[in-house]
Amino acid sequence: MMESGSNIRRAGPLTYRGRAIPETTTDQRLLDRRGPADWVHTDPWRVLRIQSEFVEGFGLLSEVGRAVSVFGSARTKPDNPHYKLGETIGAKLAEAGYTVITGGGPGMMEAANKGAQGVGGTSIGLGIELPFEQSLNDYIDMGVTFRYFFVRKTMFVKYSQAFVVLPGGFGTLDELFESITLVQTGKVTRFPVILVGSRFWGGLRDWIRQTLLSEGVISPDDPDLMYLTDDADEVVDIIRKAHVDLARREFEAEQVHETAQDVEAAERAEG
Ligand SMILES: CC(C)=CCNc1ncnc2c1ncn2[C@@H]1O[C@H](COP(=O)(O)O)[C@@H](O)[C@H]1O
Repeated sequence: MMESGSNIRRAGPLTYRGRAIPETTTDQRLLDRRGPADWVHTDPWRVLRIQSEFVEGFGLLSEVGRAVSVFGSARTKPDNPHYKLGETIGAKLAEAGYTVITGGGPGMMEAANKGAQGVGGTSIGLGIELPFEQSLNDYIDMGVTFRYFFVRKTMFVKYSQAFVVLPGGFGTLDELFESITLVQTGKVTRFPVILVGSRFWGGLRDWIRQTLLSEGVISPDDPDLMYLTDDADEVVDIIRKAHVDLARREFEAEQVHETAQDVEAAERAEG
């Protein structure tokens, strides 16, 4: 079980206790910095530390197989029906052979990790150093705690093939819109983004259609970049289907490529 309590702070691999706990977090020190930017020149080690976070993350995750990232509120309590739904989705994803990756915190993250671990699946937590005490939840088989949000976000995108977004607040919205932007701009081509909870997300979806679309700030196809469901089985079905479609497209693209190569070779042989 992970250590916890208000008297401890973990910062990446470092642990601070009692009076040694710094007043600010590493992300705050980077993002809140005002005044001269001389640290850029005097603290080049900070760049190395960022690099080392990538190395740690790649090291932990590179051998993970098919995976799905599950996002959602850190504040949801176990007696909330959303928590149970998160647990069920974690379990069904694991049963379908997907590793479940979450932000490693409490609430909906814990629910998905718990569900996955409960059926013998692989449960991963990518934690983040926060100003208040924070430790990975108890249902994680493998975890890493990041100092920098942006490094951590890269890991979610690089090592999962679908995003499931359960009800949540600003952090969840940030993750949702980052993933949608990556899909919209073609930076990632391989994964579906699935919102779970039509009562919770319905208003957002309507606003996207009624305001964003009618104002012309998104394309007509963009609202369809997100799926919306209340059903755990449907979540798994959408992901499976998307991956089958993708595999088919990749296979067809390879066939076209091979055919083109054969034609070129035949033309060369004919002189
Ligand atoms: C008790 C409490 C608030 C702890 C916060 N502890 C957290 N631990 C790990 N990831 C987090 C945490 N808070 C926010 N996140 C990230 O932001 C999302 C949740 O933010 P929110 O609660 O919806 O806005 C999660 O998917 C997660 O990736």
